[in-house]
Amino acid sequence: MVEVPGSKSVTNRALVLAALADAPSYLRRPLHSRDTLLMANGLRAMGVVIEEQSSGAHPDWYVIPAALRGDARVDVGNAGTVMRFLPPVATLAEGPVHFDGDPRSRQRPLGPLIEALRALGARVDDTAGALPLTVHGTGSLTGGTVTLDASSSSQLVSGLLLSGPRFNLGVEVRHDGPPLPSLPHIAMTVQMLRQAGAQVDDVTENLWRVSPGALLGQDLVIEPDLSNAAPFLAAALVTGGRVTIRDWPERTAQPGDALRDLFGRMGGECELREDGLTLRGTGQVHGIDADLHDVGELTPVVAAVAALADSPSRLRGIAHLRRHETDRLAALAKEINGLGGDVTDTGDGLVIRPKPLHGGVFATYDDHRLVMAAAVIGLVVPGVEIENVTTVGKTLPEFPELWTRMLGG
Ligand SMILES: O=C(O)C1=C[C@@H](OP(=O)(O)O)[C@@H](O)[C@H](O)C1
Ligand SMILES: C=C(OP(=O)(O)O)C(=O)O
Repeated sequence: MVEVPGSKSVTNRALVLAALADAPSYLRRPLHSRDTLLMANGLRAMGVVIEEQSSGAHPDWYVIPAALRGDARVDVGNAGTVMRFLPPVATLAEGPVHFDGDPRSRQRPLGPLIEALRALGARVDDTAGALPLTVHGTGSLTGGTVTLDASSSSQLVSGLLLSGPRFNLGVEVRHDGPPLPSLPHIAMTVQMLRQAGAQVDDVTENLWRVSPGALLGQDLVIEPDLSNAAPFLAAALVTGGRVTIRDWPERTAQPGDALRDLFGRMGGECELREDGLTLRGTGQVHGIDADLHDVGELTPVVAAVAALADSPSRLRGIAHLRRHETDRLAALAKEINGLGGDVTDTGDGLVIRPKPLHGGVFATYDDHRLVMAAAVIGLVVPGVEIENVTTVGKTLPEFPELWTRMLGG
């Protein structure tokens, strides 16, 4: 039985919604990791009070909203959620809010959000459409209608929607461009906004309307992070073992729920029961042809399993992963090939032809999900060394302990 801590995506949305609410909120079992502490600290820098209410590795948070203020500095680290969700919040602060982060954060897509905020009435000083930037908050934002191309990241849309209820006119966001990735994450945004009392119209494809209005203080239990469950489920699949992920939700907007189907097609047997999701490896690991456009963050671990399969795989629809924590397509191809694999980066995804692998150092490029992918390969291939394991702390600091415990160590 593995207890995976709370979802990064749910925790960081819950923090933003709680900060913008008109009464305090309790967040139960939130994720405490680099990305969520950066979010909490960014909101604290703008005046929000976030208190720890219990002990342990993932204490509850009590969030007390406040009139948001500058002059503030927000370190976004390399957290996509922080760099896309907080600039819209900063338009509601009184005074300037400066944003910057890790060198990689300056290369990640932000331009369409900056332009959108300007179109909605904000003053933003940016650096060629990217970080570092300063939002000159005035305590309120006009809001209204805006069109942007968010094909580089769904978070550009989620960021505008999350603060939308607090804009004077609300917000109407239209996506115009190639297909949006990670649609379940936008559905998660809409669902959590509604749960917080916001009125959201999402009936038309690529169009969202959030009405102006107050957000409620809430008492929220954060679901386990299903994407972070991926390496544990993969471990059972590639070793012919068995693992249960505790408290797997019956219904969820998290993309990680797709693992039941993906790993089922790759040879695992999944059973969802009240106590959690159990995956039983059958001893067989099959290749897969899968469009991961909606669930891109699952790619590294799925690719690791695919490298150990009995037939080739094609992972498609994931060109946008080039601008994630690292260029994930290039990194996966290089590192798996470095162990003797045969992976081709197709531009739109990966073709993985399984070959006998050998040991070696697996570089992780400051990408938590590459650590997880390497750990899965290392279960089957002797002598795989993972470079900089601690980078997994972006979303799961206790990964090494959970992994060792699962293996009975
Ligand atoms: O909104 C979110 O919580 C996320 C959206 C996705 O981003 P992209 O749309 O940039 O892929 C996903 O990959 C990321 O891990 C989390
Ligand atoms: C893409 C990811 O993170 P971020 O929120 O920084 O975009 C991820 O966690 O796989």
